[in-house]
Amino acid sequence: MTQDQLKQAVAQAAIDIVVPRLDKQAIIGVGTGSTANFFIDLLAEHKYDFAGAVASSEATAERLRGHGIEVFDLNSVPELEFYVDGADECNKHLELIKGGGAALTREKIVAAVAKTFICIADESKKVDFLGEFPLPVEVIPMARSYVAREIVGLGGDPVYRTGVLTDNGNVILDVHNMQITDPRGLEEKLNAIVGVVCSGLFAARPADVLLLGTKTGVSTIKKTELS
Ligand SMILES: O=C(CO)[C@H](O)[C@H](O)COP(=O)(O)O
Repeated sequence: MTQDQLKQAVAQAAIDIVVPRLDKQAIIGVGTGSTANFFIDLLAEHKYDFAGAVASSEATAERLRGHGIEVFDLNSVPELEFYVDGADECNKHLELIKGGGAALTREKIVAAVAKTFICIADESKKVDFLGEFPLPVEVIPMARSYVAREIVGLGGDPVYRTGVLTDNGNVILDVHNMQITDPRGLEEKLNAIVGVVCSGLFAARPADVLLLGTKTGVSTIKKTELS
């Protein structure tokens, strides 16, 4: 199977979990990236079965609207049953690195609100230790150099993602060469740096369910089943 076929398979597996649990009032949180796009395209086939979606990026909002799915402001939504999104890396504790598409802050906000965060990923994303994929950190533009120096102090090599502004008008530093043995601790340290808006580490709020596309099928890993 190609990587796209694996992404399509996990997107379908997420549809199979989510759609039977939706009612006409339901609003669903939707992530950003190529795997999330497969999910959006499949979700569109069920658009009359639920009220609409909260998008984690302008790109996702545009794709949802293109399918005729209503996009809601998160502030007008009291609760979200599900958030479905991809990841750049995931470990066995369902902790993630996200933000390859620069949408990490809105993704983390929507994930925080959702009761169940379903992560959909092909098997190339599964790692023993997070950090081979450069960790994205969203930063207020004027704090870029200061934050970069602080990150060097934590042992990382930050690289400014030139030409990229997030949907929130901020810049991204991609942190290379960190083998992240304590994701939660590092997330806390990064959050404490003045000028950091958000890091792409999802450890304080990991996924609840990981649907991992493998050559032999989609495997389902639930956080509640982990020791
Ligand atoms: O975090 C993200 C965007 O900010 C994406 O979920 C992540 O980059 C994975 O993308 P893809 O599904 O295209 O591999």
